Amino acid sequence: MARHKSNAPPKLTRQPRKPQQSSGAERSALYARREAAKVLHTVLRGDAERRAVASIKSLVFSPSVRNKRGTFALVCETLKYLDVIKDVLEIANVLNSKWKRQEPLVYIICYDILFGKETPSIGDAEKFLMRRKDALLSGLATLLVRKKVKSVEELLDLSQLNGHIKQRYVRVNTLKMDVDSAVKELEKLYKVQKDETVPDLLVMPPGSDLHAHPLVMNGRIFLQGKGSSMVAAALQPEAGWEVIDACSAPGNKTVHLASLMKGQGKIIACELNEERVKRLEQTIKLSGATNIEVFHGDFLSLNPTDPSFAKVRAILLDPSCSGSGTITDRLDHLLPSHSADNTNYDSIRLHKLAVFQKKALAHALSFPQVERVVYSTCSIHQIENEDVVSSLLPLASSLGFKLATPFPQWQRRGLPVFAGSEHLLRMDPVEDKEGFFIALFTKTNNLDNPKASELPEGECRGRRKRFYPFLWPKVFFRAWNGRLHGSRR
Ligand SMILES: C[S@@+](CC[C@H](N)C(=O)[O-])C[C@H]1O[C@@H](n2cnc3c(N)ncnc32)[C@H](O)[C@@H]1O
Repeated sequence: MARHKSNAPPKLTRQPRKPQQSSGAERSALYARREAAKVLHTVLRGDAERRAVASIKSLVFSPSVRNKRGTFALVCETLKYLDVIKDVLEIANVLNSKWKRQEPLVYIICYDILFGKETPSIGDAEKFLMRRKDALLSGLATLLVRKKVKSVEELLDLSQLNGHIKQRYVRVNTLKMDVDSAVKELEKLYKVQKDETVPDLLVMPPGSDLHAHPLVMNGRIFLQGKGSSMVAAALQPEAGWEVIDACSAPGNKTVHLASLMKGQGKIIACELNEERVKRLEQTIKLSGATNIEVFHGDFLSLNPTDPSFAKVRAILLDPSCSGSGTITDRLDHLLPSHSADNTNYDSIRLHKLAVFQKKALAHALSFPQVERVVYSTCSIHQIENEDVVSSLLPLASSLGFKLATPFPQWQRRGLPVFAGSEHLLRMDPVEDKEGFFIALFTKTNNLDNPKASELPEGECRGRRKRFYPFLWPKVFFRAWNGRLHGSRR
């Protein structure tokens, strides 16, 4: 049967609204919109200025946000519809200069009015926009006609978002619970498998939501991705060792180290950013680890020859990086700049990050008694990964380090850009659903660690220089540092 075609804008019907909710529910919805607007303001501003800001998740899960679940959903949904909301506001032309200055809040409320389940009824901005609801709905209808689509869903490329669904991972905090007991407990809710690479990691089906699970709340398990969980495991610290976690907040890998070290020995967790030190301390408290000392300061300011570091045998270096391997986790693909051409911005930022990463790795290698250094990023960029490692090979070699092969059974290795890159470990954002990079340096010069000598040798072997603890670090590091920056300091 032929359908009657009309050129009139499609009539938009909304589900009948629920009768007025209790004032308590209204108020909490109002707060949720304000909290969501704050988060949205931060991420949109960072995105517009091409500046690295905390991810949506970490902003929402900061202690100041009360309704975390509601705020997270509201921010994500608003971002998903953001282009549509902006177009509707432009067509409807309802904003005066006062509300134009509060765009993130306006976007959130417009999301609720146009696509949400509740009708906002209290709050000045809400009342302003509700009085213009018809103009907004008619703007949406006009947009559908202009874009030649029948529904809002057609406007959104939802298939792109759905493609990112991936398995969930939880790491068992063996300081508080054994792996089998965790499996038994979690199996009450979901199908659980033990990860084949990391012994204390469990794999859960996509969509498993354990944020509020008692095991998470009391630190028996940590919601930690596979790449992140492979780093401390690659370092293989032994119980009783002294270890530095150079760039440690929020502390997931720090407490993983503690768990692998059975709570024995000492971990120095170094963190530059004051706010993030608080997150680190919360993570440590939650884990129950008692062998972690927090150092609030610059890792580069630690003097490797200071006697207090004389027993440090391993360093975990997970420095700030572009995070390009986790954009779907961070939900950065929802941000306006994701599709924009930001090549120039990326290359400047990546270069700056790489400069720090090289400095930090050179510094880590310069601690006299250290025999294992793991370097990791959640980046997919060669400049932050293979290039950092290859630029440090001469220094590493001169100090007696070689590249070892973390998780030899893992298929995806480093990009073949230098001889020895097969020792590096990569995770692929498509195949493994996250981009990650791990390099492991080992040496066997000093203490009694038979394990390290068994590791396959990398290509950075060189003539071992003699080691003069009181002379070389400053002199050598300064010279190296100068080369790194093409300047003398
Ligand atoms: C990628 S994050 C580390 C994540 C952490 N390893 C974890 O798994 O939870 C990098 C951290 O290094 C910190 N950082 C950056 N520069 C630093 C420096 N010079 N010294 C110490 N920490 C630094 C950042 O503030 C940030 O918290």
